[in-house]
Amino acid sequence: MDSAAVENDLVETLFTEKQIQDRLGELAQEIERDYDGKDLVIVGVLRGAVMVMADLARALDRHVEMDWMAVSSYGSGTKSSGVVRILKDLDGDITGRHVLIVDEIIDTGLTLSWLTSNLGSRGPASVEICTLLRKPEALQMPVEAKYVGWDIPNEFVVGYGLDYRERYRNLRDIATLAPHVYS
Ligand SMILES: O=P(O)(O)OC[C@H]1O[C@H](OP(=O)(O)OP(=O)(O)O)[C@H](O)[C@@H]1O
Ligand SMILES: Nc1nc2[nH]cnc2c(=O)[nH]1
Repeated sequence: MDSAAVENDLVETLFTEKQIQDRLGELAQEIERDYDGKDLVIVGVLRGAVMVMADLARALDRHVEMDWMAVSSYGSGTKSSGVVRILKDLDGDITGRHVLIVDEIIDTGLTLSWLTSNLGSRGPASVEICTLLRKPEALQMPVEAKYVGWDIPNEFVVGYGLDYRERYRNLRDIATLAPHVYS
């Protein structure tokens, strides 16, 4: 990646790699406490949640099963399409199990509101959400996230799994994207 070119596309770093790892460590401790003695499966929402799943799972000092779903709601732009489709379903059965959905961002809330009710209909012991970022001003659907890294302003962000047209996902920090990139 041409790092000078990437820097020109970014406005401001919101969270550094270190801040992200520290916050995930705190969330992992809360999760360990809350699920002490319970069977837990964490479900990552592909593709953006790959980084947060990998780092959160390794911050957890306990056994945890990792499963994945892929859903589509954004197409290739910066606006939700309003329709959620399953592109890849879970591999495992979650009946009677404690499920923690892990994602990197709640924006309109459409994806996780839909996913929570979809997984909730499969007879799990519980379904909760862990998200690294949340945009309270953008929320259009009711979504209760039990674990939230940070609330952020209603701006399009990239890095640490978050892409714009499949770029910037591999940035280590999270930053706001310059409007000239997508306007
Ligand atoms: O609250 P919402 O408005 O529904 O937005 C949140 C969703 O958007 C992102 O995924 P995206 O659709 O960009 O797919 P990706 O993870 O493959 O990049 C993110 O991972 C969430 O799942
Ligand atoms: N990259 C990126 N993807 C998103 N999906 C929903 N909100 C966002 C956002 O702010 N940035």
